[in-house]
Amino acid sequence: MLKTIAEGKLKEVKRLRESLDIAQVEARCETSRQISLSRDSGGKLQLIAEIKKASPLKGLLCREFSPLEMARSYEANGAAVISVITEQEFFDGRKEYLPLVKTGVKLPVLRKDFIIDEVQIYESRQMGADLLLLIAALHDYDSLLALVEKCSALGMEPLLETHGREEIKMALDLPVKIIGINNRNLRDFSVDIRSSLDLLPLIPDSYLKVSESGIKEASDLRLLESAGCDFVLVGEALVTAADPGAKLREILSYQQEEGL
Ligand SMILES: O=C(O)c1ccccc1NCC(=O)[C@H](O)[C@H](O)COP(=O)(O)O
Repeated sequence: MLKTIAEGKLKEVKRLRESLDIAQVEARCETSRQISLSRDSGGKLQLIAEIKKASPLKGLLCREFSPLEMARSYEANGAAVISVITEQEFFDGRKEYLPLVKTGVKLPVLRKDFIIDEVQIYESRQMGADLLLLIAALHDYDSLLALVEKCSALGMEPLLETHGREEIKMALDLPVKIIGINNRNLRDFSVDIRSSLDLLPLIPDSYLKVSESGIKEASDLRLLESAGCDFVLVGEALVTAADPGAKLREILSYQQEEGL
C-alpha cells in the first residue's frame, strides 16, 4: 500500500514542479526559523497530536471534523506538537489544513504526507511546517540524505520514520535528530506497540525517539516512557473520541498522578 500511495504522488509532484516558485520560497527562507524539539527537562513523555480525518483501512474516522478547532483543543490540553495529515487520496487530508492550523496555534506543526521529491519540501516550507515526516521505507540512503539536507537547509526539522532494524541502522548514519518507530507492520498493517519496545534500545539517547501508531491509552504511554521514548504520536484514539482534547488530557493524566 505504501508503494501505491507513493506512486499516486508522482503526478502531484509533476504538477508542483511546474507551479511552485522555488526561488520565492528560498528567498523567504533567508529569514529562516528553526523550531527545534527537545527532550522534556523533567523526563516526561511528550505527545504529538494528529489531525487525521480518515484512514486508508478504516475510512472516515471523524464526522464533525474541524482541523483548527481540533488543533486548538490539542494545544489547550497538553500536546507538544500538532501533526497535520495533508495527504488527500487515502487519508482525506488537505494541504490547506496546515497553514490554517499553523496560524491558529503556537505549537510546532508537523506535516505528515508521503514525501518523495525535493519539491514537496519547498512546498512544506511554504505551507508553514516546522517539522516534516520522511518515511525511510520510501527511499534509499542517498535520496534520504538529499531530502534530510534540504529539509534542514530550509529551516525544518525532519522526523525520520523507520520500520525495523535495517531502517534504524540507516537512520543512525543520517544527519537527523528525531527518529520515529512506526508500530504499523507494512505487510499486513497490523499495529503493535511492542515494535517500539523492541527497537527503542537500538537508538542512542542523543536522538529524540518517537513511537507512532496504535497508541491509545495511558498504559501505552507509561510503557513507552519507561522504555526511553521521548514522544508518542497519536491519531485515531484522539480523533475518534467524542472530545479529542479531553481524551488527550486523560491519557496524559498519569503524569500528574506520578508527580512528573
Ligand atoms: O492510519 C492508517 O491506517 C495507515 C495505513 C497505512 C499506512 C499508514 C497509515 N497511517 C499513517 C500514520 O503514520 C498514522 O496516522 C499515525 O502514526 C497515527 O497512528 P494512529 O494513532 O494509530 O492513528
